Amino acid sequence: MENHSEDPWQRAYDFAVEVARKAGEEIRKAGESEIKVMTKSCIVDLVTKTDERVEKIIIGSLKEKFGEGTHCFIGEESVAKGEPCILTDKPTWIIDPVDGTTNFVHRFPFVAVSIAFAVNKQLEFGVVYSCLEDKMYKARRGRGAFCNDEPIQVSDVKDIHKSIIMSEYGIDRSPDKVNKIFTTMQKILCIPVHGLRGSGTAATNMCLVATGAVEAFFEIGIHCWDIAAGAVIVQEAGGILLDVDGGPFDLMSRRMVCANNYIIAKRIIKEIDVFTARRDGAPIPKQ
Ligand SMILES: O=P(O)(O)OC[C@@]1(O)O[C@H](CO)[C@@H](O)[C@@H]1O
Ligand SMILES: [Mg+2]
Repeated sequence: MENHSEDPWQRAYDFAVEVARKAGEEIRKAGESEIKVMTKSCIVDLVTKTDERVEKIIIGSLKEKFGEGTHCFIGEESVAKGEPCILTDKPTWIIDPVDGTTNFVHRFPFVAVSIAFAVNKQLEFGVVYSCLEDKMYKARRGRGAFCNDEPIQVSDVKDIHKSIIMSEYGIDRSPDKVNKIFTTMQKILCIPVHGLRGSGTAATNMCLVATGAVEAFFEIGIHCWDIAAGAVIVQEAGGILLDVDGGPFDLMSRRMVCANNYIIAKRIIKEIDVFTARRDGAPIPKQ
């Protein structure tokens, strides 16, 4: 018999994997029909009925299983509709139903479901289902990281010249931000590194760090739902997380470097042109 007092979150972890798989099936099916595209904060911030429906399915399933009121939820589409994005000490699910909506809309083949769970603000587990590749990444704090049930491990490369680095461009197209992003990319490319990549989904990028396919991923502008699950997976695969200025990682700060080791992370951080991003949960100033 399961002893829930010693191992309180195993049931939740197993259920998160089940729910992520179901969500991924919904996304795959939806991609076979016409996709109606809507926008959120600006014309390149895309959303579809599938994002909204899949988030409802995930949160609905979790509420049914664990009871309303005991657990809290931070979901990308719920926050977009005005729900708070505040991480408290209560058991909290952090969900991106479709990480890579732009990819989904264009049928670019990297789309992930990201589900994480935190208690006392500490991430307990994370599940990323890269649903078009049918790859189920998962990790629980202290218990290792897996892809389709096989253990995964970050790369052992320490020489930046032998690395592949990932990043994304984000949705802020103001020339000064884009300039900073491209300046950083140029500096990193010219270190030189073997390559610069971006899959279009932060969750998938982090899983690629965790498998050792790339050495690092960094971005300013990501949200907690893009990276919470990936954060556990990278750490459990032996990797590390830092702020883009080299300080400690803060899930709600919208800034992150994740890497296979500190040597690679610190070398990249030297080249990052840091800019500010409003923290997740911070009040949006009135226009
Ligand atoms: O909106 P979505 O599809 O869930 O998020 C996709 C995404 O572009 O947003 C982040 C912030 O730019 C990226 O890192 C991530 O890949
Ligand atoms: Mg999303």
